[in-house]
Amino acid sequence: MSAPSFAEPASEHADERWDAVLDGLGRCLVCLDFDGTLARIVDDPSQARIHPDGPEVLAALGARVLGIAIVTGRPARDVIVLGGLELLATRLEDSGGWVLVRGQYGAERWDGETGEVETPEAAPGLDELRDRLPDLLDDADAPDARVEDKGLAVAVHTRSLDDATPAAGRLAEALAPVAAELDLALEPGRMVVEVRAPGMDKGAVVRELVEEHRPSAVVFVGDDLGDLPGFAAVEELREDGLPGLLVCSGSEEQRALVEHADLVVDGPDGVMRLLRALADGPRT
Ligand SMILES: O=P(O)(O)OC[C@H]1O[C@H](O[C@H]2O[C@H](CO)[C@@H](O)[C@H](O)[C@H]2O)[C@H](O)[C@@H](O)[C@@H]1O
Repeated sequence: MSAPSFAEPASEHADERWDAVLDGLGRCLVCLDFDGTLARIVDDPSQARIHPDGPEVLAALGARVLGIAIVTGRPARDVIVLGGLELLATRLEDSGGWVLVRGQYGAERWDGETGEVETPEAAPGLDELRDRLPDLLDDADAPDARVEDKGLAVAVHTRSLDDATPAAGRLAEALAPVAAELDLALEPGRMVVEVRAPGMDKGAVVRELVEEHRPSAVVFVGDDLGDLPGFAAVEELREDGLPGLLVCSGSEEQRALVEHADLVVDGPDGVMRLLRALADGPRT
């Protein structure tokens, strides 16, 4: 078989990696980013929703694979609501499938079985960052940037500003030294700069999940810089012999994942087609 024709191959190994995933589909771990991957990008983060096809596609896929992990920069609770994941978990009960969330770049955990979110303590430096934020936004000439306080992180969004891209650059410059001073990490993304606790990323999540669930293959789908550690983890696992498929949810805004991807699809619409193709794959 070969990878579906609507997905643009970005690696010479795309077809063989697609086949390897299909061969081991029943024990495949599927790791999915949320914004820009399962949900279309919108100006106001609170208005993002899972793609209209998402609930059906994830229910079909979840019944065919080992499990689905939503690995996101969002707080776990937000993604559970925006993604309709409690309902998905219930739908998967009969088929023996499961869905879990690792929120805030892996710091938070939720699984559909317990329904509980585990959240660690926030990094101590965040309170001081919050106090200094209005001045920092002024310094970056972005006083109207949208602030999303996620408890464990503060994200500053520029998408609705007239100079969204340069403003994000100015904000990154203004926030970087303060983050370093407060022992916090800077996490740049699509028209957003976040400040959060260091020490966890999507790559660590992938490695933990593989250690815990022992899949026979892993798929990672993402669209933004925060997904690069997840891609790198799959590349390392492949070197250790675990089949892996990397899919970029393509956009004009962020091309950094393309050079690491096996397949590039057309944003969340393309992701839905690809996940549907996996769910419809041959039954072995
Ligand atoms: O890891 P993800 O699931 O992709 O989350 C990353 C960040 O996504 C959100 O911001 C992005 O989506 C917004 C809604 O479409 C958009 O307005 C913004 O420009 C994007 O950067 C979210 O608001 C952040 O908290 C996530 O960390």
